[in-house]
Amino acid sequence: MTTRRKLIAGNWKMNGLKADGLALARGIVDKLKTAPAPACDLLVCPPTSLVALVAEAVGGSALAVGGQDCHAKASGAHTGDTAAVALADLGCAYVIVGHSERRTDHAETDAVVKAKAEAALAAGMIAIVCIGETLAQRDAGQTIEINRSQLRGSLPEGSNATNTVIAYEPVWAIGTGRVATPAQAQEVHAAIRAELVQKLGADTAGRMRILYGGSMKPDNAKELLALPDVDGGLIGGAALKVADFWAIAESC
Ligand SMILES: O=C(CO)COP(=O)(O)O
Repeated sequence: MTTRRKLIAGNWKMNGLKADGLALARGIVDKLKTAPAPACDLLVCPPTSLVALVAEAVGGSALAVGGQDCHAKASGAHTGDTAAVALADLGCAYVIVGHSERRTDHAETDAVVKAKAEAALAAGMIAIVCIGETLAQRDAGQTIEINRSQLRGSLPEGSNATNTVIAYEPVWAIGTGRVATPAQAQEVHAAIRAELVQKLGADTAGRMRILYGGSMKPDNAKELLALPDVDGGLIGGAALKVADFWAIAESC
């Protein structure tokens, strides 16, 4: 019997202007007020430009707000970057670090991701640490080793089941409509948990949440969320529609 409460997290990526962000946040808050509560925690991660607005709109509700990235340093000469403590100050409880789009677009290494996750923890937030293999790596039979090694390199010092969430996002499934099969997802999630046992011990590993991300939609969520080591979802495209996001939450 697992005691892990599932987390359904929307990663809005670089989408939306003020009106879109407000409508989406208010739409989810309305659902929380009017529909039976889903059996999971709910989180939205708007682009940095909308974090303050969304945090204000969800204030007092059960919908948490997170950032999509933070800098490893607490402050200083880093033009265009956002400090973890600044996100926390706006009302963020979580921050995503090491998303594959940042690893690719900004050449973020495991060491950078680890430092960012440590900054998130220092700011009192929960770090959502993303890992995942490319299609070429999967085809080469390297899936498990790549995920193990990214996890080892990216996990922050001081990590525990309360301050850290892992997100397994196979790069080939992100934004492609090509979702991992339940067997593929469970295999990697179980390997991630086994690696967490090595690093953090069985008790912490047994309580740490591991999310699946990559083309999770209302029509495939139930099957994925029922897997023994899948503790929620990190959702891109489907998180931009209230009805889809809510339907996924209801699948928990
Ligand atoms: O990258 C993702 C979430 O972080 C997944 O995106 P999609 O759900 O659009 O595939």
